[in-house]
Amino acid sequence: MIEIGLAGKPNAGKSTFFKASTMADAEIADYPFTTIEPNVGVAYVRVECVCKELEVYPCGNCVEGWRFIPVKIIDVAGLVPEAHKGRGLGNAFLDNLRQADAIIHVVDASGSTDEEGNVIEVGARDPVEDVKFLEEELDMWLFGILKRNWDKIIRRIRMEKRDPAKYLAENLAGLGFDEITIKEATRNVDILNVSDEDLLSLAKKLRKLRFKSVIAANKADKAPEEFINKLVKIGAIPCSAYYELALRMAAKNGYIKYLPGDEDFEILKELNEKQRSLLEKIRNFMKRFGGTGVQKIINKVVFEELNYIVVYPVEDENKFTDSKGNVLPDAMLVKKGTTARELAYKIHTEIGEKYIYAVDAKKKRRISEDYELQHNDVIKIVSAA
Ligand SMILES: Nc1nc2c(ncn2[C@@H]2O[C@H](COP(=O)(O)OP(=O)(O)OP(=O)(O)O)[C@@H](O)[C@H]2O)c(=O)[nH]1
Repeated sequence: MIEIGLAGKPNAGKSTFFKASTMADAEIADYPFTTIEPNVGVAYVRVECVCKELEVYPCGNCVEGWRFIPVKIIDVAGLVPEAHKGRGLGNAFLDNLRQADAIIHVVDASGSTDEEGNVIEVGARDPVEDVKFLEEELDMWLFGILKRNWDKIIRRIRMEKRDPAKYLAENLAGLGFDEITIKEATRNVDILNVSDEDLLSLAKKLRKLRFKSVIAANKADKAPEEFINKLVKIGAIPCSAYYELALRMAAKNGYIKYLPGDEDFEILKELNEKQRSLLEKIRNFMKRFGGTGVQKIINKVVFEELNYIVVYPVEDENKFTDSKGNVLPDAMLVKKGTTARELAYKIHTEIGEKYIYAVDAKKKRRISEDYELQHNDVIKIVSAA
């Protein structure tokens, strides 16, 4: 499953974002509060289910035409300045990120927390500084790792006459680097002759390639417009994790009808004055930003930063079902560029090994094993398994 790390300084709203994004209604997930470990939970990307296009709506596996597909969310320990030197929970913070495919950087867009996370008055801290600060911490962390191991790595490359990029990739595999990334980052770098300055710039390149990230301009509900605009300019998405959490709780308790990612909600029950006034504020926020922003952020990470698409494996290419008659039983997230054969392996190693051919169920046509899957493809794999 895709793993997304939530990073940010203390008090930026990570825990609120985590709670909001992992709190799912019975309609969406099999069980509510899909928390795996205290800081690991399941959130969902939201996509239009292909069942409408195939005229088999409702398929029984989507909610009103929306598919919610699980991704893992890791609430990473709060980041404080100089985490790379082990300050605060620095090591835990950086270790948590090793396993993440991408990062959601939760920033306090209201500027009401200082660099250590202490509460200050709204607008007193420029949130763009926080964006730079996370990047710098990551750079220094990677730089530290490179620097500590560099001499040894160089000696080995020389002694064993190894391919430098390949050897480096093997050494950095624990941080999630692969050879392609290392090759790209070290293009035009003479690995055997680098200064500290070169190492730092290599660390920066590695960070950019390895840690795809989306900035969540959180607390947008009380943020000065100027800060929101500044953050949007550098690609951030305004959000209110607090409002999303309130909506999900209200929906769970039957007060409103709301699906994560909706741009509005419907009131179902009598509300008291306090509830009505909060929901009124939330509605105004949603009108202004097209929702609370939380779902948009998760979708952006998966589809724009990590370049995933959705495909639907089926066993019956005419009814779009599995062997038990379930219509479109699975929606799978796969990387753009995944081939039909690779999909077979992803479904099951044995299905991949004993692959015979694949069928595009929409066009009822055989496809070659190296056909690159497209978003919303419905695929039947025929295998001797
Ligand atoms: N107005 C507003 N407040 C928020 C929002 N998100 C979080 N908060 C508040 O900000 C404070 C900090 O939120 P947390 O979610 O605990 O922050 P955190 O980043 O997890 O903090 P640490 O656990 O210390 O790392 C709490 O009082 C939240 O209620 C938001 O979207 N809008």
